[in-house]
Amino acid sequence: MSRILIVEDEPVIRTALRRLLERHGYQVAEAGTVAEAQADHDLPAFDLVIADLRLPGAPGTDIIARCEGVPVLIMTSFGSIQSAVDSMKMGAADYITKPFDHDEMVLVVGRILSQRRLLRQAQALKSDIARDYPVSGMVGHCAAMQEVFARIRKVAPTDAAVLILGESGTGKELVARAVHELSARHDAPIIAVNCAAIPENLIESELFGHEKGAFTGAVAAHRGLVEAADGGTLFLDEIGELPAAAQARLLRVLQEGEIRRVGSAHVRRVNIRLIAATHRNLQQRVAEGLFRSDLYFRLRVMEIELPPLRERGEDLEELAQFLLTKACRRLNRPLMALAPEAVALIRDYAWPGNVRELENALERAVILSDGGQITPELLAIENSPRPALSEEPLSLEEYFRRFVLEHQDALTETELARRLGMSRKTLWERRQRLGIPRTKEHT
Ligand SMILES: Nc1ncnc2c1ncn2[C@@H]1O[C@H](COP(=O)(O)OP(=O)(O)OP(=O)(O)O)[C@@H](O)[C@H]1O
Repeated sequence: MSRILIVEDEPVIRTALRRLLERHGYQVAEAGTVAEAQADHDLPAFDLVIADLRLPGAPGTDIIARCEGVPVLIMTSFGSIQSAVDSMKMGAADYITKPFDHDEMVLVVGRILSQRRLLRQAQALKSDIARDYPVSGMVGHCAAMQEVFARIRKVAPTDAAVLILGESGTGKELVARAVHELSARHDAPIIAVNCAAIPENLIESELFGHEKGAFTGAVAAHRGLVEAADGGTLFLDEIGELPAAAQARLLRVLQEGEIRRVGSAHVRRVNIRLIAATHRNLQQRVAEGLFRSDLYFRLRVMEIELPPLRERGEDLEELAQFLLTKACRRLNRPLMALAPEAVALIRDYAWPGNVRELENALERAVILSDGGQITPELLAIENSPRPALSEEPLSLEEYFRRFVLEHQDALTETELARRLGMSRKTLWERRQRLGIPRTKEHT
């Protein structure tokens, strides 16, 4: 619902205008002067400000500079063309002469608000393009990816919170953007925030905003990213990293639709859809007391789990070809093909960094390539499968244990030793020391 502030000193006109706008579904606030508007309201939080030009104290146009881009509609007195022109020069979105016709006012307000929506959309689109996210370009035919697509389609039209799970680089942000694109909110912005990338002491004010003087260095009030996503979608990547205080504020946003800036006693209403993602086991973080269980239960209503790349079977080759074409286009190189040995290598490798790692390997190969083919050497990946990386870096022993347990049924002992870069004797000795006996006899 769009929020409009009326700044008008004549109570009769103010009330009439308020009723008119409320009848058309707008949420309306009032002030009698520019000073009052500034003291009592958070101007950038409105979608439109309608101000009378002639007010006690400062003129209505003085509010334009304080609105941080929120459009201002100026009401001028009948016949005063010069003041209308001056208002436009000062940055007003439009002007309307008093006494105004009700239909005309509703029309002008509707037009300014739809222009604002378009502008926000364009800004969101611009940042999308900058990040190069092909929202609808998701490759995936395997059963697990088909299940992912089915869930995206099912959950998108609802307003339910979504939790996306998957190893790093599996496409979690891409899924979040697809959910937003297929939702009723698609013409409002999606604001993507990586919780792990913001220092812990800044995250609350980045997300929820702060008031002037809320902490040292807070020289001006600041609107947080949650408010910026109002009407649209907030995508919190790596939500498992959110500190406890921010978790509590976020819960309030989800439960009550309310937000309180850091250092403020004032509560604002916000309407966001939350999509969260993590590569961590959130349930375990709840058990460890690091993540609030009530927030976890709200988030997990709808889960979408992305399979790691090594479990996507035939998709791997198609995805590699798709990403190769994308890299060639981006780098302005003629289209290239994958040599059969490169395809075999890609299939054999465990891709701990998933799609992003594959994308990077292909991009590097395109840059290095002189011909029209990507050979295994250009991919510069080890041609032995590896266990996936876990959250913590693996110790050598743990690496060894996982590798053996994962591959011992498929490989002979000789092959296993060769891939681990050791002799059969060393493999046997290490098995004994770590207590990983052989499951069956291999030659
Ligand atoms: N199914 C897919 N089809 C095509 N491209 C994909 C697919 N999945 C991921 N990608 C590409 O892989 C890259 C990584 O995807 P994305 O950033 O969505 O992963 P992520 O899981 O959010 O990563 P992280 O956990 O590191 O935040 C992006 O460039 C994305 O376009």
